[in-house]
Amino acid sequence: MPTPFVTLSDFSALLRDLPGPDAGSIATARARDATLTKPPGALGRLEEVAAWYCGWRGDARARVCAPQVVVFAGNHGVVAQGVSAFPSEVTAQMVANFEAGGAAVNQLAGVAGARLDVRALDLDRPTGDIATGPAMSEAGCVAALTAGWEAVDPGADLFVAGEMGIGNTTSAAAIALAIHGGTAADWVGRGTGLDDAGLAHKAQVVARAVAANPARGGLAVLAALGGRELAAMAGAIARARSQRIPVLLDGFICTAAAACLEAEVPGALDHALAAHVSAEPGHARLLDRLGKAPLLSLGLRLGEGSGAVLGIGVVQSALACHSGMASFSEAGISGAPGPEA
Ligand SMILES: Cc1cc2ncn([C@H]3O[C@H](COP(=O)(O)O)[C@@H](O)[C@H]3O)c2cc1C
Ligand SMILES: O=C(O)c1cccnc1
Repeated sequence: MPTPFVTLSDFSALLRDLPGPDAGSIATARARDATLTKPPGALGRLEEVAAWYCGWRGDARARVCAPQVVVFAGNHGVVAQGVSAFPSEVTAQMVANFEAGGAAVNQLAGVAGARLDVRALDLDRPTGDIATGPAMSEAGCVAALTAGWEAVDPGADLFVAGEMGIGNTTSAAAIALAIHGGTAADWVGRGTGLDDAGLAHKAQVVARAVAANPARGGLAVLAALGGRELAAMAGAIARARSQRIPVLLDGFICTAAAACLEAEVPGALDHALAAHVSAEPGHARLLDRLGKAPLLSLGLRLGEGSGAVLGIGVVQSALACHSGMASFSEAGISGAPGPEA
C-alpha cells in the first residue's frame, strides 16, 4: 500500500485525522475493574493503564501479546561541532551490535518477549549541521517519516520506537528549545558523558542551532532540527496511532521526536504513555510540558528504546491483572458492604 503522504502538509493533515480511543471499551473496562478481587484502586496506576490500553484496542478485556520494538539509526552533521563524547562511527558500529544481538535493548526486548527490528537510515550521509542550517530538506524529512511509517507491523499490539545516533541529544535539545522555549541550558544534558566545559559548549551550539533555524510548527521543527532517526520515530508513532496500537515513549530523544507531533496537532500523542524518565535533565521538563507522568524512574540514560522496553512489562502486567483476575463472585469472596447495607 502506498504511504498516504508525500509532503509535510499531507502528513500534518493525516495527523489531524487519526482515530481516537473507544469510550465504550474504556467504560466496560472500568466496570470490570470494579468487580475484581482486590480493594478498589489497589492496583494504583496499573488500573488506569489497563483502561487506557483497552480503549485504544477497542477491547475491554485486552492483553498484550505482540509487542514490537524498532530501533532507528541516523547520523548527525552537528557532531562536527564537538557535542558528543563519542565519534559518529559508533552509530554504525552499534547498528551491527543490535543486529548481532549484543546491545542492552536486545537483552531487554528478549526479557519482554518483544520483536526487535533495526532500521539504519543513510548512515554514510549525515544530516546537515543544525548549528548553521537545516538538518533535512522537506523531502528528506518525508523520506524518514515514511521509513518509520513502514516499519510498524500492523499486527503489533504495543509499539516502542528506539534510536541510535551519536549527537542526537543535541538535536533533541534544539527541538525542545524551539517548541517549548526557555534557554538552551534548560534543555541540554551530558548525553554520552560530556564534562562541564563540553556541556557549556553544547548549550551554545543548541542556541545557535535554534537561531539558525527559525522554523516553527512541529513538523517544520522536526525537519530543521531533527535527524532521520527522530523523524522516523515520529512517523512510526503516527502509524501506530493509525492502527490503534498504543505506544510507549522512551527517553529524551524519543520524547523530543514525539513532541513534534504534539506541537503540530495537540492530542497526537494521546495513544502514547511515557514509559520512564531518563537522567538527561531535559527529559523530565519535556514530559512535564507534554503532561505525561512516567511509569518508571530508573536513572537510565541510554536511549535505544531501553526504558520503553522495560515499560512493556508494566503494561503487560496491568492487562494480565485486568483481563485475567477473578471477580468477587467468581472467587466466592465477600464484597465490601455497600452504603445501603
Ligand atoms: C556505545 C553507545 C551505545 C549507545 N546506545 C545508545 N546511545 C545513546 O547515545 C547517543 C546520544 O548521546 P550524544 O548526543 O551524547 O551522542 C545516541 O546514540 C543514544 O541512542 C549510545 C551511545 C554510545 C556511545
Ligand atoms: O534519554 C535518553 O534517551 C538518552 C540520554 C542520554 C543518551 N542517550 C539517550
